Amino acid sequence: MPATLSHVPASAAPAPTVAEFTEAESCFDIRDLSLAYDGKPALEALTLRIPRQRVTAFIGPSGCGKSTLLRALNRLHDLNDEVRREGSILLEGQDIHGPGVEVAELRRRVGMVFQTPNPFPMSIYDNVAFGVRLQGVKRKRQLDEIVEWALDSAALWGEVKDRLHSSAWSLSGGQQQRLVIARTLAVRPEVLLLDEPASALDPISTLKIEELIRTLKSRLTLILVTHNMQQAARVSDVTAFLQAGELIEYAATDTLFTNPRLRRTEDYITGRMH
Ligand SMILES: Nc1ncnc2c1ncn2[C@@H]1O[C@H](COP(=O)(O)OP(=O)(O)OP(=O)(O)O)[C@@H](O)[C@H]1O
Repeated sequence: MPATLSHVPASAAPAPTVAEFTEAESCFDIRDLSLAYDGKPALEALTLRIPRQRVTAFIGPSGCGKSTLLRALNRLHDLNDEVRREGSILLEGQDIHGPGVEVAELRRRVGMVFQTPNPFPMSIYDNVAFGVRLQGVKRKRQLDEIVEWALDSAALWGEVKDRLHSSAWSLSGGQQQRLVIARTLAVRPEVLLLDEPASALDPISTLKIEELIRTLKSRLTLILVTHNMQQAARVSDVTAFLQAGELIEYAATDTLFTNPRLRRTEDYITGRMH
């Protein structure tokens, strides 16, 4: 990351979103999305397309709306009566708030991993099998195959294959987070939303999660909220910089970190603004 980027203008013309993807390349198409909590705006008319089978990072100062945007993508705000939304979110061309959409199915397609690992109070095996059983899979051999596949996909199989029936809580924090990822993968999502998935983990576990994110993009779309600029630069292909609920700059990660268009972006990524 360069120390100074003095060529960056203090302000620039509007239309900051320069990462442009066609509908065919996009998984999510977010159109004019505004969201307010109890009348207080948290997102202001965001329009962006999120590319399929890439890692997109949402970065920005605390309170800028990163998690709010992430949660909107699988309708986690539905239970909050104080949330008001305008605009639309299309997933593979279909409005996620459309009449025919079942929220449970949307959340299967768009899985979510939170900051603190949250394995269920049951065995490693049962954690991974949980959602698959809910889908009606009962045959032991089929469940065994899915559990192995999901744990392997989450780079955890080798560490737990001899203790599948131990409590999930006997795992380290980093292992628990990979277990939660395995549990999410088991139901074959198309998108994985990751809300600061490594911020509670030690550096080695963090690197494992980052490596996993890079591996998984060959088969699904990943969207990552992170406060860690190095992490965003290491793992993401595209980065959206938000400030006070607005999308300020959206570009290929290499471009955004080495040649941002706006001084505000530069100030944030170089640590001059928190
Ligand atoms: N459940 C809620 N009820 C009311 N206001 C909320 C709620 N969740 C978030 N907010 C407000 O919405 C704004 C955006 O919050 P959000 O958590 O999305 O930001 P963020 O960028 O993810 O922050 P951080 O990096 O600190 O996690 C903030 O002003 C926050 O106080």
